[in-house]
Amino acid sequence: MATLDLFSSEPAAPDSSFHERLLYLREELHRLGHAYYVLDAPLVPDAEYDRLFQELQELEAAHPEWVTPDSPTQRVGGQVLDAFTSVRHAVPMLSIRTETDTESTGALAFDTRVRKELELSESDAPVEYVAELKFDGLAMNLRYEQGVLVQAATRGDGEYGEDVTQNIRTIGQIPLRLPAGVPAVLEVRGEVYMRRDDFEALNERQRARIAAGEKGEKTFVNPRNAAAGAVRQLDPGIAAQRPLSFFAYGLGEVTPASEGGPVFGTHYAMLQTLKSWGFPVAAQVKIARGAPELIAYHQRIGVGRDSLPFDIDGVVYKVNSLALQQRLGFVTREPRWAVAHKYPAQEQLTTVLAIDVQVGRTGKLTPVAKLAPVFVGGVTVTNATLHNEDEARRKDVRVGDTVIVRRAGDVIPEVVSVLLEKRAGEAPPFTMPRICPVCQSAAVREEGEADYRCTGGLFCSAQRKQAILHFAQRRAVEVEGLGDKLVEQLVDANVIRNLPDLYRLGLSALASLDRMADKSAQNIVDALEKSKQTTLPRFLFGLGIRHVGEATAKELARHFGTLDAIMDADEEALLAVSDVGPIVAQSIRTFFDQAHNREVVEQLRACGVTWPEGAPADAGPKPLAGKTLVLTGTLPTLGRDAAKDLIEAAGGKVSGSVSKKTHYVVAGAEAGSKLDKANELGVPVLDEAGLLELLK
Ligand SMILES: NC(=O)c1ccc[n+]([C@@H]2O[C@H](COP(=O)([O-])OP(=O)(O)OC[C@H]3O[C@@H](n4cnc5c(N)ncnc54)[C@H](O)[C@@H]3O)[C@@H](O)[C@H]2O)c1
Ligand SMILES: [Zn+2]
Repeated sequence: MATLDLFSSEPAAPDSSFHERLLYLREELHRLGHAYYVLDAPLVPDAEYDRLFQELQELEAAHPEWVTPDSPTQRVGGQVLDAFTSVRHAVPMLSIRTETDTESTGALAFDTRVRKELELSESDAPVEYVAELKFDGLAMNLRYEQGVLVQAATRGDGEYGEDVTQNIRTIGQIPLRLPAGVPAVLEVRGEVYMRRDDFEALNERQRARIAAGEKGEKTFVNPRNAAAGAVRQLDPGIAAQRPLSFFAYGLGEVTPASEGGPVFGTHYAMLQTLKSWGFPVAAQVKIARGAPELIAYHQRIGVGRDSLPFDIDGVVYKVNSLALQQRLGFVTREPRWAVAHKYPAQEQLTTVLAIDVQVGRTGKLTPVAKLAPVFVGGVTVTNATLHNEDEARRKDVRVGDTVIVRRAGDVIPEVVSVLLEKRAGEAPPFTMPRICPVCQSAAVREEGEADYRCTGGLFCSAQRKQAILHFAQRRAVEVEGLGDKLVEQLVDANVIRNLPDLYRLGLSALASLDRMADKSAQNIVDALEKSKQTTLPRFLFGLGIRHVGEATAKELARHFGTLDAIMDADEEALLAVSDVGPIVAQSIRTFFDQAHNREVVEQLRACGVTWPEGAPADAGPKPLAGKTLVLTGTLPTLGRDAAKDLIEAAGGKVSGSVSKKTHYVVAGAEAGSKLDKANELGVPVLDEAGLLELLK
């Protein structure tokens, strides 16, 4: 096969080469589709794939005589892996037509097509649609017979999917048994996906495994890919460790009304019913009338996209009336009554201009790729993290490389992978410097750690800057207006050498800085004054003790009541705090064992930083310390809240879903799927008496 350059726009081809281009595109889309759908290992970002796909669609539209049934434009991507049993879908699982433009025309074009198909005139009322999120995961068909989950299958090629029931059973959000009264046969369709926080945590664990030398481990390029890999995992034990979630959005085969099945008038009513049967349905589902309301929905969801806990790549519009859906019907691979309206891609290609090493608050050295500016996830990105030496080496990112950059949500942009076939230069592999690039102190990587750290401590101006910014941030003591530019100036000019110096800043010192107006200087002085009245959790978090995040700081404050009690607690006493394990306890101890840290605390207090101190939380026995319990069903005497309070007072945690990490499930009358799950995973099940016994 000719090695054509995919990513440069070539000059317009002469007529005769259109067909050649078309053949090439088909071949290439086939290759990329195989990597994506079959191997769960995409070779290029979706945006690149979509671009080629669209080019092929356009060529085929201009030359309908060239369209063949095996063209990627005519088929649903995907194929059944030999390792799985193949399942024939009773109702085919289709794709959805995509509108990629970010303007309003996507919704308008769809509405116009629908109205035309339905032969509506301008005087007719607007068409009623349902607008939904387009989750970036993989489609799943869940088959229930007599209310029991009997099979879960992937979309595959739309006609045949893969039987992945074992793996799907490990997803807590998918009911294994439905309430009485559901149709005898019920296929629910929806998306299996991985939340962003679950994805980050999974990759964090994978990185630690790789750093610890475990063979065959890898990180995942994005949540969709991680979810697909988990679902199509041959070992259900491993699948169970990959936290997946689910949203329902449709139906497959259902007992027909003539045999006692349900009658739904609208898609919306159907979704509400699925919800009442225990399926997760996204809260963002909305009825929208006509194109203007679709456009408004697209814009509104687009604005909030980053703050969703999971990835979406667009929204989906569906005609609400099921009778109208029937009338509209299907074209080859997609229904006419639905369309996907996409958002700017969260992965793009760009080139690496340089690799810098940045120094963080705790001295951590992070390699950062400097990129040719690229518009990704709705912003222009010029830096992307490479995490650490092992990651940078494993991905083998080099200056001059073409790379896939990902930016999703508030997560810092990262380099996902290198397109090796595009490497031209002779740049050497990246190596981590053995000295801190800022203060020239030795940088060391401790046994079992993934990161190099600068040993310069507060002599290192990079660490000083980060420590001050951390202390001053909104979630810590909050010094409004003290941003990174100003801190940089103050530290570089040696006006501030430690945290207490902040509170010794005079108006004149501030006003003498470059580009600082008197008014702004006064604002900073006021903000510093205001920040002195704080709370113990904020202060504790602001100190920047390794492993002490906001939640841990809150727990410590609640447990001990005063800072002095925390500073004097030994490791054993610290371990009694829920959320505090040996590593955290040791880190807190080490921090307060250093005289200079205590000195900083004393000086901050002397400067007037204060907070209300409380009494320590009840220090009674904690029989459930470190244990996670799940409550289900109705207990004979204890209410749900009362049971929860008792468990928490005994040091235990109450969780909403059963997993391998659950220590006990407390089950009362009418316990549902959580009880099944406990039995399946072998989690001990208690009744109320058993719980009370544990609490003694
Ligand atoms: N990177 C690559 O190399 C590569 C290769 C092949 C395909 N792809 C990507 O795969 C996608 C195209 O594949 P496709 O045909 O599966 O289409 P699609 O994934 O864009 O759309 C159809 C799918 O949307 C999902 N979906 C999410 N929310 C939904 C909702 N609310 N209602 C209904 N369905 C919903 C379903 O899983 C359904 O199967 C594109 O995004 C393309 O970029 C990428
Ligand atoms: Zn340093």
